[in-house]
Amino acid sequence: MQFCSCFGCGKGLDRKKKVKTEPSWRVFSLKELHAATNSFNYDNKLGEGGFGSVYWGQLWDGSQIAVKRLKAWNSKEATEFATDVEILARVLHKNLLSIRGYCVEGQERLIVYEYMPNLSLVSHLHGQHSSESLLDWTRRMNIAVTSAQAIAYLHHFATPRIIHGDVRASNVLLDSEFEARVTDFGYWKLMPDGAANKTTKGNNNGYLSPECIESGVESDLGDVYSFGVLLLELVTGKRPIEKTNLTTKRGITEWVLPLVYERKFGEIVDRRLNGKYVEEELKRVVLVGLMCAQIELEKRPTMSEVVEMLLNESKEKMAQLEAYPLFNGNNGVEAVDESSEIISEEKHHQKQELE
Ligand SMILES: Nc1ncnc2c1ncn2[C@@H]1O[C@H](COP(=O)(O)OP(=O)(O)OP(=O)(O)O)[C@@H](O)[C@H]1O
Repeated sequence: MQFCSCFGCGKGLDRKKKVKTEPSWRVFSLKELHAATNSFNYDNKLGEGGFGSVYWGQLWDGSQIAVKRLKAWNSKEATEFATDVEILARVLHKNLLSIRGYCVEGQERLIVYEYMPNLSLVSHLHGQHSSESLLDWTRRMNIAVTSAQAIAYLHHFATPRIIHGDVRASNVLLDSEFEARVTDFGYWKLMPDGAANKTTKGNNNGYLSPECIESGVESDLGDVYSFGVLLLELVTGKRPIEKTNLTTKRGITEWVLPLVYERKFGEIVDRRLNGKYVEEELKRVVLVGLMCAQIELEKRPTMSEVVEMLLNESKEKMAQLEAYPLFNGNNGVEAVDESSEIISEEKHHQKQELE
């Protein structure tokens, strides 16, 4: 008897017969997840977000998992939750974090993911790994392209189409090769009514588009805006919003754009790279990031166009990009986000609410 050593090559199969594919996810029991995470031990905790806490775990077969234990899920029915996770689990792309399954028992709602050994982009830019400088230029470029591809897939190719709704550095995880694995997409689907507003839209984290802050409605172009901020954060190493003094804050686009007018790209790039970067690529990422983070949503590119621009190395394309009115002094001055104004307006509203 001979076996086909090439996995998935299809030799020896009757092509007319439909190949029954196993779902890539399964239902876990609470008991199994307790065993995997040492009963959700504090030492296993990887972090905490607006939706719940995430724990590292190991299954009986030795594979590593990350278990998100959701909070405030009482109003989401078990069957509805299971259906939603199953829909999200079917969205497969090499740069999206895979869902391995879920658990619904009593009030517990848990989602089981693949474990990402290099944790999140935010931990490398501003968190526990930031001093190790593991993100060299090649890795940063790769993260820019692979995360763009993942979001473009959600917008243009997934069935159903998915708006991410929370694009930011903590939702870009990194695999063993430091490629992006975008996570937390479509969470609004899993949220009981109103909870999404509390976690993502209640505060301006610097990633939210002006129209989303105003209306609370997420859109694909809102994702594009957030992705633009993320691109700038990736190459500058700065947070989306930074304090300039005790009372004022400044959005990343406001800081970058004047330097672009003067073509001072060397002052924009993250100093931790010690000058080791490819100038043309830096320009491309910065200009694409600013195009995405424009106030006027109809001027923003789609995510497919973003991928194309990031990958296009031609001199003509770069010249076209540089000639864009936004990057030439006064023409574009009002086109990018004036986040500090938004923040002060927000503060004003908050103050009024408190009064
Ligand atoms: N699959 C995973 N592999 C490794 N680490 C993970 C994984 N999922 C999450 N984490 C870690 O857990 C932390 C918390 O994740 P979580 O998604 O709950 O919150 P967040 O993304 O920081 O915030 P929010 O959920 O409000 O957007 C992340 O920053 C990341 O470091």
